[in-house]
This record gives sequence, structure tokens and C-alpha cells, in this order.
Amino acid sequence: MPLLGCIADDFTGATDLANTLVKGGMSAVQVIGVPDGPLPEADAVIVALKSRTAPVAEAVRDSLAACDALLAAGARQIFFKYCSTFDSTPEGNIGPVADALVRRLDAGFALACPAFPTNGRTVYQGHLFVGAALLSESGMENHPLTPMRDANLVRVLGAQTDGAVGLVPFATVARGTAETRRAMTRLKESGRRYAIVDAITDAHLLTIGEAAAQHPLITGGSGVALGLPANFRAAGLLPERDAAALPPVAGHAAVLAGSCSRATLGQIGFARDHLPTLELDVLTTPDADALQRQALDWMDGKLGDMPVLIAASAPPDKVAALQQRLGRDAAGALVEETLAGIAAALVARGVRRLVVAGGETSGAVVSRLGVRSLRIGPEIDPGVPWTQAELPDDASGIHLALKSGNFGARDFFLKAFDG
Ligand SMILES: Nc1ncnc2c1ncn2[C@@H]1O[C@H](COP(=O)(O)OP(=O)(O)O)[C@@H](O)[C@H]1O
Ligand SMILES: O=C(O)[C@@H](O)C(=O)COP(=O)(O)O
Repeated sequence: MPLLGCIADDFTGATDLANTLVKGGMSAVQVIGVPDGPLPEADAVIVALKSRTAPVAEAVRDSLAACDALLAAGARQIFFKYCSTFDSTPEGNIGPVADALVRRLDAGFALACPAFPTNGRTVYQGHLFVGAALLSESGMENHPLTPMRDANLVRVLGAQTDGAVGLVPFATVARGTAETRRAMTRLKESGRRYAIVDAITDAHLLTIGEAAAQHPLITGGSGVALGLPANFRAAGLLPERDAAALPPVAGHAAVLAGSCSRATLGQIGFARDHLPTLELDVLTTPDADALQRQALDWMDGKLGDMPVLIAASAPPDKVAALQQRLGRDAAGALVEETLAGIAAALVARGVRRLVVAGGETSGAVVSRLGVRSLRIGPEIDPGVPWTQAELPDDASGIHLALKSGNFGARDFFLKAFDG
């Protein structure tokens, strides 16, 4: 029976959250899509949806179905995981999904905290920073699907919900668990459905986690989950455990990149000097079949001891040009379909260790490969673990690392395969 039931709005976000919980001593399994059978045994079950950019009604429907499955399995607390950069549009989907979960759980209130200080995401006076820059000046204002042009999360969340949004400021969180708990209770009693909660350091996140021990619903990034294993441990529900090691796999290694974030563009720039690299020019050839044929021709003879890198990623001007030609969603779907097809071809040719860069891209790849669940293994960089995925026709499975576009050091695509 899971202690914590989690609903993640994309696949990289789900592994990020699972990674945090495993490091905190909880066993964690990531299930792909709304569960249609019994849930695996684990302290935390993370249902990974592709609901971040889905139509609102679909995101709400799938999130509620996931919530029901987790509650039916006995989960004591529900966690709604979204991006540490609060990726969403004025239509949603953070607000509408959170509203539906608040109602389903009869919670009346939920905290909202995307902070992830280890990766530079902090919240101060309700404003989200990425490193030293406001969210709206961090590069996220150019995201292909969810451009973030306002850093004030009280306003951003407020535009996505009919509930009122308050703030628990830094000064309160710094005063500790009891003050933070009281501030959230006061906001709930004064009719706020949400509180953006400031957090600048991991110590703040631990305080918030402890203060929310009795909340039926927590919403946020993986950072705010830091404090949750201790709550279950304090309640005598969580035995001491070691983080799981994964059984080794033998085969080729590859990286597929569909993220256009600054971090991923930098990682591609670094890796192209070290790894056999194919950069697809989607603007010149906006045709999934033709792009896949290019990749298949290229990879013959390239798969050997070295990992290979295939990227569709492009800088903002090229992304904008493709979107102007095809429309935003069609442009994203074209690239996702292309990379998913290439992933299937790589696996068919013996790739058994695969890094995928980009949340939507990871969703498309994992769906195409028919992966149903992921066991979480060792961390490569903060927020990105290796995972073990069973394939439908190969029980020994493959190792997959689903990298959030924004995460990882510059040498991530090499470092992933060290050791
Ligand atoms: N060259 C390109 N032009 C337009 N869109 C692209 C290009 N390359 C990738 N994309 C799309 O950009 C989106 C990136 O989102 P995602 O994979 O979630 O990355 P991130 O993790 O950075 O958010 C995907 O839909 C992807 O298909
Ligand atoms: O919280 C985060 O930043 C990540 O866990 C996450 O959600 C990643 O999403 P993408 O940037 O779309 O990969």
C-alpha cells in the first residue's frame, strides 16, 4: 500500500520527484499513464501523465482517475507534481487540475511551491527565480509550448483558478514549522484555496514539508517533497531503506534531445565535440518520415562503443519559424513523433541505455516504446536518475534517463555514461 500517491504532469517531472523520494529513503515506482490494474508495491507510487500541455478537460480527467487509483490503493497523502518553472498557460493546467484534486479530496486548501534550490529555482515574495533571473527573463519566456512571461506566481496561479490565492512569505517560513502551519491554516480559514509558499533553501522546504504533514493534498515541484519521507518515518510508517541499485544492461548507448531549453542547447553544444552527433534540421525538412529516414541512414555504422547523440533541438528563432509555419502544437507533435520513431529504431538496433532530453519528448518516447513502469536507480545530476524500464517484448529491459530540458550540467550527455 503506498504511503504517498503522486500525480506528475509529465514524465521527466515524475522521475525527478521519484528521485527525491528515493534519496529520502522511500521506495518509489513510476507508473506510466492512468493505472489500469493493481499498483506496484512501493512506499511512493508516482503516476506519470502527459497532462502538462493536454487539453484542460483531458488533464483533469486523467489526474482524477490517477487520484482515484492511488486512493483506492490506500495512499495516505496525494502529491500533485508540476514543473519547478511552473510550466503552464493561462488556461492551465496547474490551476484546473489542482482545483479538481482539492475538490475530490475535500481538502479545501493546498499549498503550491515549485522551489528547487539545488537547481536554482527559488520563490521569494511569490516570485519565481531561475538562478539570478526572474522566471520571465530566464529563457522560459521562449518555451515552445508553455512560455512563462510572468514570474509572480500568485498572479499566474490566480489566472488559472476561480479560487483565491494567498502567499506565505519567506519571513514566515524562516520562523519554522509551527508558524508556517499556522499561516497556511489562517489562509484556508480566510477563504484562500491556495497559498504560494516562499522557499529559498532546502531548509525552508523541509519546514514546509513538515508543516504540511496532515494536508490531504500537496502541490509543487520535487523540492517540496524533500520533507515528506521524514513525516512518514516520524509516524512509524517507513522502515530504514537503501536507495535501489539497478541491474546492469549490455548494449549500445544513445541520447535523444527534443528540448529547446538553454540548458539542453548548451549540453548539445558541449557533446557535439565528443560524441557522434546528428542535428536534425526540422525547419528545412518538416516531415517526420523524412527526418526518421535521415536518422536511420546516419545511425548505421555509428552505433558502437561510444554513445551517439541525435537532436532536433533548435534556438528560439528557429522554433518560432517552425511554429509560424505549422502552428505551435503541430510543430511540437511533429518533432515528438519524429524522435519517438527514432527511439524505437535505436532500441531495435540494440541501444539499451538511452537518455531523453525534454519532458514532452520523454513522454512521446516512453509511450512509443510501450514502457509501463520505471524503477528508480542512481542519480546522474540533481533531479535526473537512471531508471530501469521493462519493454513489452524484453523483460531484461533498458536503462532510461528522462532529463528535464532545464536540468543537468553542461557535460550531462557524457557524464550519464561514466562508470
Ligand atoms: N526544432 C524544433 N522546432 C520546434 N519545436 C521543437 C523543435 N525541437 C523540439 N521541439 C518541440 O519543443 C518541445 C520541447 O518540450 P519538452 O520536450 O517538454 O522540453 P523541455 O523539457 O525543455 O520542456 C517539444 O514539443 C518538442 O517536440
Ligand atoms: O520540476 C522540474 O523542473 C522537472 O521535474 C520537470 O517537471 C521537468 O519538465 P521539463 O522541463 O518539461 O522536462
